Amino acid sequence: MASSGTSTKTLILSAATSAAASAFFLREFVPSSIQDQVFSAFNGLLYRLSNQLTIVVEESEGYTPNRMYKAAETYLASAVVPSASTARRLRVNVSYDDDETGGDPDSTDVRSAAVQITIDKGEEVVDFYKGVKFLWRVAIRESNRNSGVRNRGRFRFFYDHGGPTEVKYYELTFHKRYRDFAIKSYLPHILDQAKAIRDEAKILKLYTNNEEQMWSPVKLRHPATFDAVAMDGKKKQALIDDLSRFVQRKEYYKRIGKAWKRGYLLYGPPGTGKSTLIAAMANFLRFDIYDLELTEVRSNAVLRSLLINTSSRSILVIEDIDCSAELQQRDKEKKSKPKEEGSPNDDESKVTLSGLLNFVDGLWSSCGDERIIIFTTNYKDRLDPALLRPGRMDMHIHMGYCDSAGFRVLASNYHSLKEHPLFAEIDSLIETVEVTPAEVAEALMRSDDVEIALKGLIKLLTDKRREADEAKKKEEDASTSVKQGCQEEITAELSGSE
Ligand SMILES: Nc1ncnc2c1ncn2[C@@H]1O[C@H](COP(=O)(O)OP(=O)(O)OP(=O)(O)O)[C@@H](O)[C@H]1O
Ligand SMILES: [Mg+2]
Repeated sequence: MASSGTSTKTLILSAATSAAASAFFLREFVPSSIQDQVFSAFNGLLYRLSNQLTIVVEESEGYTPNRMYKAAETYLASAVVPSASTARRLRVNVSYDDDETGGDPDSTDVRSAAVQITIDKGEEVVDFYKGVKFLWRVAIRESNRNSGVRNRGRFRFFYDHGGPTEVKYYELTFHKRYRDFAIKSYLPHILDQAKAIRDEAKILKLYTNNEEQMWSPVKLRHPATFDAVAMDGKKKQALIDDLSRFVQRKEYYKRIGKAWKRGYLLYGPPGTGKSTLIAAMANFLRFDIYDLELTEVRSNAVLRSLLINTSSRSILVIEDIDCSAELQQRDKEKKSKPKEEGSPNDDESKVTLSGLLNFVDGLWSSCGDERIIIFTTNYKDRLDPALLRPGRMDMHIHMGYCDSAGFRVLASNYHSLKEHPLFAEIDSLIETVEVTPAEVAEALMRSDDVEIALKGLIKLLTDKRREADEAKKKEEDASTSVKQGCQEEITAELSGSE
């Protein structure tokens, strides 16, 4: 009796102590072929005697992959395993789909984000969430049916070979008292974290419409971030806040029955960072970009098909809409010209900007989530007022000439420079001339030597200042000579009439 009491106590004690010890025991003393069965039986016994609860997360349920399994895999690989000290065997995987090598098997140019470290079969890792301990164990069991789903990149394969197969699963063990907390808080936390990790690691794509009137993608490698964009600080913060609010408002857009989309108009002279800002927005949101060359689109039917074939969580960009004067002209013609009897129906063949916006409203309210549309122009005043009216573009953002705050951002980007004795001279010059951030960036990039680069910029600003002064003087001279001419004419007329 006493001895059975002692053995029960031992088992309870074992259950309460880390299961890592039992895993160690199994690895050392039990043949690997039956380790899983023994571990499960052992766990079952412990479970009955202990205060622990285990949730099983299998790779797939029938033919359907289990999102929770994929999320746990991503979460553990990125957030838990790399810092876990208990696991003794780790697996490493670099996928050809995700790497930066373009599929070249010999390349070693692999981003660290593409390296996935996971725990091996039978290993365990501990994760603490809000002070609660969660133990993860990866396991494999044999299934009688050799069928299921395999994901290969974007493709999903169903297979059914007959005969037994291996089914991967995780066991998540924690104290019984945290049952609700685990289901309602910890598991959703893993789904959210996995999404954020995947978004971060995702290689963005830039799509452009080609001659075949279809989208062709390339990897978007633009490194722009909001930190690196030189623009008014308040405007930048307002834009970041607007984007952050937008992506969190799924329920709001659903409730008000509107398409979950947001429109931005970026305007300003060439070289002020409109395209750079778009790349920064894409990088911030982890959205792909669809760069639509509207003048290449043959008909409204093609436009519709292109728009349908953009994915959710993407940015549709139409650059230089002032250059699409033809498109605006078409808009005006359509409004003014009554249709002639028997004339071909132009509505279906011609693409217009307002037509595009109507499509976008109609299409995106019925399909797809989280769409952003951005128009850029060098001349806002040349745009049809209908395009600018409220509801069409939610935010108008002016990208202007470089000021001293903008210069600081660029100096930090290009030379990691926060302060320098030459800054005072640059500050006083830059506020009095029209210089674009692109021109400043180019001057700063001319030399790796900070002194030479800054002096080059001072020369550029001084030249611009002189040119502006000369132009002003010429203008003044011209108006003085006109005034003098008028004066002489008046005097001559007066003396003639005397
Ligand atoms: N505001 C800015 N912040 C940081 N870099 C900038 C900025 N503006 C311009 N640059 C630099 O100048 C280059 C050209 O800028 P960008 O193409 O973004 O200008 P743009 O406004 O789109 O010009 P365009 O009207 O001709 O299309 C960028 O690659 C970037 O290096
Ligand atoms: Mg541009």
